[in-house]
Amino acid sequence: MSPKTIAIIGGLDADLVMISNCIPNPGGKGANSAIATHRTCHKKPARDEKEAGNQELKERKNVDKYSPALEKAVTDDEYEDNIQVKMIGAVGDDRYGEQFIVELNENGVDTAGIVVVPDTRSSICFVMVENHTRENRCLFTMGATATWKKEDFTKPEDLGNGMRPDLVVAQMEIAKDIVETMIETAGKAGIDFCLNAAPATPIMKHLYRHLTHLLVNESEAAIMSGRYREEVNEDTWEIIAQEFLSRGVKNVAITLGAKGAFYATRTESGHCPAYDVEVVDTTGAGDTFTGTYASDYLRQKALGKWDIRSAVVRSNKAAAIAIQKVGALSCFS
Ligand SMILES: OC[C@H]1O[C@H](O)[C@H](O)[C@@H]1O
Repeated sequence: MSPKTIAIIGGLDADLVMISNCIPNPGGKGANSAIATHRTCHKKPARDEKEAGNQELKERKNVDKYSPALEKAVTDDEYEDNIQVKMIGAVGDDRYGEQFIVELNENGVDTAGIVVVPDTRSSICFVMVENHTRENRCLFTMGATATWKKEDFTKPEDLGNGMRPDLVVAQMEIAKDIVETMIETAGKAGIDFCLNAAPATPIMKHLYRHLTHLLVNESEAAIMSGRYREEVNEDTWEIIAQEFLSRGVKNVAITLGAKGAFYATRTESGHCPAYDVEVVDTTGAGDTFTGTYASDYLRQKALGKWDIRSAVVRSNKAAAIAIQKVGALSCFS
């Protein structure tokens, strides 16, 4: 496989998880997706590789962040894809910012595209997990991420920190017009774009045709399709997915929590049930799904094929691992 690159452009938030001891954990949809992407297309990085260019890691020599759980969950084969995962984002010049660089580097993600913004705080997210359902809600304050401008993403190379990526993965934790600019730039350059519309805000209709993949949960599907949440159910998954396809999206996946996921392309659609596991914390499940789906897409594309159902099944498996521990990134440690 010739070298491929996936650029993840998204938020890096320090999560204050309230049901735990309130120890801030690195999170953010961008960072979570980037780590999931890397973990699902690479073996554990060699120690030397992990330490290269990362001084902080040398002080943490005895820490091994990797468990085989996710790897076992997402593949039955030995695998090592030639896919580089780049994180494009902004952090403040605070300890959270430093933590992000360390955490992402430890997990094999290229952090050269993360800007440390002087005199600015990293973005903070308060994650509330309901004890009974283990569903989560996020209260997000824009810090360094708010310094991004549309002008930062007008050229194809802007989407990959100086090089044209093969796939862009983005979420919506930044201003909508910036996400729209990224989509337009990628679309005009013929770069595959995977939008995980979370948290959802409707985008301009003419941009949907530039989306190779649209990944949404049921609430996000409601917002993006102009419906009430109650209108999204088993009877309407197909109708809503078809609406997105008719706007020009090539592949749609609607994640359904305990019900699994629904997928649709112009030629096929179907439902994949969820894995039956004990749910501890749903935070980061969507990001894990997104990262796994992204790596699977690029791996399959390199082999000249695309089977959306197998990508969704694999992503469901990875998400099932993610929800069995507290914290957005804890499934990776
Ligand atoms: O999707 C989960 C993530 O959303 C918010 O961005 C939090 O930072 C959390 O890590």
